[in-house]
Amino acid sequence: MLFACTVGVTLSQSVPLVHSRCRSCRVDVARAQSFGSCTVGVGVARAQSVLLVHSRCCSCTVGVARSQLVLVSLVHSRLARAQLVSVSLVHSRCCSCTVGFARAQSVSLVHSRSARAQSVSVSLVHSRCRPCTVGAATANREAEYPPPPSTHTRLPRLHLGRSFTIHSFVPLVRCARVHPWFPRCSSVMAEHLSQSELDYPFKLLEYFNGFRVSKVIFTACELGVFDLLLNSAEPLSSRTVARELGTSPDGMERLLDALVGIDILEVEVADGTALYSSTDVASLYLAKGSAKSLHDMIIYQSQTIYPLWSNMADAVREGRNQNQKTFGLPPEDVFQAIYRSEEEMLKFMGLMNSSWVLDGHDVVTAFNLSGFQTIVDLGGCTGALAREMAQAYPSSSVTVFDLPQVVEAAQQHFSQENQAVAFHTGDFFSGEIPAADLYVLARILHDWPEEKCLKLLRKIYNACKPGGGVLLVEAMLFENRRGPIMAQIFSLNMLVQAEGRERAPSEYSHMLSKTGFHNIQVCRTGKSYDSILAIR
Ligand SMILES: C[S@@+](CC[C@H](N)C(=O)[O-])C[C@H]1O[C@@H](n2cnc3c(N)ncnc32)[C@H](O)[C@@H]1O
Repeated sequence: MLFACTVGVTLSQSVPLVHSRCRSCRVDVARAQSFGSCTVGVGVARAQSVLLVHSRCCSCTVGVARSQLVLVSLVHSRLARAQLVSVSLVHSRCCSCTVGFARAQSVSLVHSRSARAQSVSVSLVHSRCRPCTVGAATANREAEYPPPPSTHTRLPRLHLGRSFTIHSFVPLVRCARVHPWFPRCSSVMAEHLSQSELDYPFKLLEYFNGFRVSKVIFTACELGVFDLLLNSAEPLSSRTVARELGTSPDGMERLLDALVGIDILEVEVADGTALYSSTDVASLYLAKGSAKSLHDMIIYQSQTIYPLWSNMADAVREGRNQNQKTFGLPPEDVFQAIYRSEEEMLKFMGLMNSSWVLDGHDVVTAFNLSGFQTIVDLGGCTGALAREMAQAYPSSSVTVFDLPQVVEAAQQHFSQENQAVAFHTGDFFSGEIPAADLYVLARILHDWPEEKCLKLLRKIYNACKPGGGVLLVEAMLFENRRGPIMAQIFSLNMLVQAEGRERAPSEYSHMLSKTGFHNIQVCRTGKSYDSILAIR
């Protein structure tokens, strides 16, 4: 059954063709291709979208890949949209599906330029498809390797389509012998990638250019391209966009074309003029006014993280942050550097705020926290996560604890009507912390070296009543540190900007046990951030 599933091989043969055209064509050309080919099976239509996804897919989680599918599908044809949306749904329900095989193939195309890569993703989908008829591959895997971390079995809802990046590139044949949760996957993946790259280093070139792709999006955000297009009743020419935003027509045309190239915008040609419009994904995440806007995150990445990362080689060489070199501020006081001006503090707070648009609900509902009546979010910044808490647990009282200037700015710039959270000022290292049943530390421990983490956890332990707890929310590395790529990259960010690092669940468990906490449970959400709950 599994090999029947590699009917994808057939599809893959058309992929490179679609791909090579698609990279240099406009969307309407691509669309025609997809309509033309999709009678053979939806594969080609998908492939086309997939290819665009592919460039970013190699290092992302499957979840991201799925979103990208949807994104791409919106850029492409109506037909593709339906197919792709259904693919992503099927993919997430694959644990119990049978028809899912066929659809899984299209998921595989996300990663693929070759038959081998297609199989890879098919195996990815089925690697956790225990009840389905994948047969030997799954059985072998289970027989040969230890079960996944206990959290995976303890929290079955996390099985569903929430998987990690590494094994998505493991060839099917090898996958039958390799457990997707375990280390050797990445070496198998590396081997596979390097072999396929010998023909032509597509992936390497994409990686090299990754920063330019980021900068295309950053620039469009900074200039207000997405807001303009969202608010326009009709698609706009590059000349109109340039005039409205006060840029050069030539520069704007190149920028808009690049955004089309990465599927962030759509283009159609009318009377020989290219007219640009926003995709749904751009409108949802990149426009400033959207409820799910990541605009503030992008601005911070562009204006603060980007310059810091240009000193990454020194950070790696010296093993410490580059606040001195980048901003002329001492490396010892991380938050003095981050809050070096009111403007910078607000930008940082904007970044913090927008992350929880994506992950907030998942991390606060990773465990049932309704038994904790009083919750204090230590270093809770704007209160974005605290608001998610208050929404999920309406009978609990939720308080944000943070430095005085942060609380003041949070109340002034980030408060909401019917504010359901209270604020409390203080310093969690040098001062008292308020009494609570549950303490939240979201993206706090990753800022600090172990001794400071232990100091803070001890303080929490002492303030906490027996039966109370602490919830850690962090981007957690795999135990072998071979992924997820997002956590690996965040860890580099902690190196260049802070004093801490991203850690694996066992490192957090170790610190929690050392300070006296027990009953430690880990929940991987499959998105960027995960949760750990420990009880006093
Ligand atoms: C990386 S941010 C995380 C913010 C928030 N928890 C979130 O995940 O969005 C770290 C937070 O810790 C706060 N912080 C840093 N040092 C602190 C201290 N000594 N006492 C209280 N809060 C502190 C910062 O102001 C900031 O809001």
